Amino acid sequence: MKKKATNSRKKQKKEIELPTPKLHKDDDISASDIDEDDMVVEQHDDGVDSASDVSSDADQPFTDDFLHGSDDEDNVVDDDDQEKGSDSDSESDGSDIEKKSKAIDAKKALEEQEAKDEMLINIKEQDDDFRLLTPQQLKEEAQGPPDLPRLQRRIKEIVRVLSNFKTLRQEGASRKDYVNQLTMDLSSYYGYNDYLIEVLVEMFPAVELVELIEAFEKPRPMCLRTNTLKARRRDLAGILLNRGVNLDPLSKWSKVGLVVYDSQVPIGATPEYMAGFYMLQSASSFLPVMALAPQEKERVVDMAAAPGGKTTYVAALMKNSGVIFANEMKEKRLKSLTANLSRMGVTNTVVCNYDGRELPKVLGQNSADRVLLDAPCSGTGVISKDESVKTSKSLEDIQSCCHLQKELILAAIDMVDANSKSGGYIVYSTCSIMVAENEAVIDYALKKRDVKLVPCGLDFGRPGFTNYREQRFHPSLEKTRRFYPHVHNMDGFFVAKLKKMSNSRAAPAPTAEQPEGVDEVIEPTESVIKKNVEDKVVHHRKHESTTREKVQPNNGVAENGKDEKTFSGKKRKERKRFSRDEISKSREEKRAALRTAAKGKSFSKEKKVAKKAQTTE
Ligand SMILES: C[S@@+](CC[C@H](N)C(=O)[O-])C[C@H]1O[C@@H](n2cnc3c(N)ncnc32)[C@H](O)[C@@H]1O
Repeated sequence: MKKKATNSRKKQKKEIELPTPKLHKDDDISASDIDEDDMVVEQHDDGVDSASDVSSDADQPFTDDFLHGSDDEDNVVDDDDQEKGSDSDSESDGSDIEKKSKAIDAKKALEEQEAKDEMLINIKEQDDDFRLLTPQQLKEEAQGPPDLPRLQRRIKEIVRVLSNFKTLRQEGASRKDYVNQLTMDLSSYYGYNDYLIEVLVEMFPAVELVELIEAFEKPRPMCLRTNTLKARRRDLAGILLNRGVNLDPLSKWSKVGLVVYDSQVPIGATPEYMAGFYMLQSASSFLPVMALAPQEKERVVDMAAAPGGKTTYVAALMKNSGVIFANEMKEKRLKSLTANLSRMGVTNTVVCNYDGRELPKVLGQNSADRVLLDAPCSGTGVISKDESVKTSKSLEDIQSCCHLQKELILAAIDMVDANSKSGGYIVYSTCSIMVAENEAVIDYALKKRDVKLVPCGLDFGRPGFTNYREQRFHPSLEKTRRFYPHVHNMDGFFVAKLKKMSNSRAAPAPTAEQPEGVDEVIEPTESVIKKNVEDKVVHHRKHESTTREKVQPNNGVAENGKDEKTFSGKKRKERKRFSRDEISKSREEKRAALRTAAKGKSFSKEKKVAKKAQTTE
């Protein structure tokens, strides 16, 4: 019988009789066992048996609170359902969970509204006669150290004016004057380089931009994903609650996620962590795997896998059946990948160490049911985790990222079998918010291969851009999803799901000219050094890769894998583009030259004939 979902967490602690995992006496695990970067733990296989005890303990009497309910992976939306735009995930939520979520949402909305109202009152109370600085004042200001409270006030004032420009504008000042001042102030106050702040200013309206930048200043909630190969969420939640971890279900869209508010124990060093009951994982990184919706017994490729957050989720959804090829180009990162696979009890995965662009040659074209490309990117969506992105990214960085991403996505498509009975899908994701790394890459793939965009099966997230400044993307780009910290309280993220329509490598119908800014790339098979790579697949073991070194001159690869400038350092000769006029002029010249040549020929022919005639005579 179901109880009401109003039990407090404290009450749950009392009521829940929780199984504790059996731990080996050597399982005196300390935080020092953990590789902090990837939350990797050296393998503690002892935990595996005890874990299966917990997961098989189906009859344990738990209270019927928000943690109750099936942890079955029915959150995975069937591809057919996705095509119809249905949402089996949210439909299958219990009504008690839904009520609670709604109440939380309503409370949150109320608090947000109150905060907004308060901000508006504060702004209104400020001087209504805000005036932009004169060039002289700006010069003087630039000579002193930055006056942060003043900058903050001015940012608020400019945002206020821009939100009601007609009424509040200063006479003679244009919108551009305000935007320019705002750009400068945001850059000084929050410490962004000119390039990045200008891109952000172009992407978002002023009010939203400030919300986004403010959200980047705060950490996102810590989340964990229950490893359903070993545990059930409600069991895990109970154990952790008893250890003094204050947590809640992540959200209605996930049946395996938990959000951690605070903890009396290091959450990456609990016995349950060591035993592989869960993965510490940002909420956003659940999404591409949910979109991929891998099915049991399939053949799946994870092209850029380390440290394995998504691979281990894929394996759990596949219930360790079928096969996953988990590829990682950076040899150093293989350690974290294999350690996580072992800790989480993943047994259906082959680890490989290639440049992802080589994979179609290694694993075979049209050989996979699904491919996940969680692409190396600029990391502009995860500024709250890595502040250095604010100052380290340049136009060149973004260009090199998107160049590599375009090569990788074609390789991803080439590996998928369009005739797969259960699949035929490619999911592309990045933790970047740049259009060049997201919509432009997908638009490029749509032009180069016979693929179409399908819904991601996620019932939230903003639609991707179909128009961005002068760029026009395929209208179906609205099926892609963007996630933002200020809107969704998760890292900035992008997810797209493609269905391969045929195994032909040709593009479908010829489309309009490549939009500006979308550069041509040589396709993977041509751009990647051809080499005998057959013997390079490894199963959970370290190994040498010579090919990669030759392919990757690599200018400053970041350890975190977010800013990999990995495509060949050799600059390809850029093809000069000619205007229509130039082309027709050159054609005209060619024709004229041919005519002259033809005339000359016939003239000399005539001469020859005449000469011959003379001789004959
Ligand atoms: C965003 S991270 C992947 C995170 C991973 N999917 C997870 O969920 O744990 C991108 C990864 O791509 C790897 N990488 C960079 N260039 C690559 C390439 N050309 N081929 C394959 N992997 C590459 C990086 O080393 C990095 O580990």
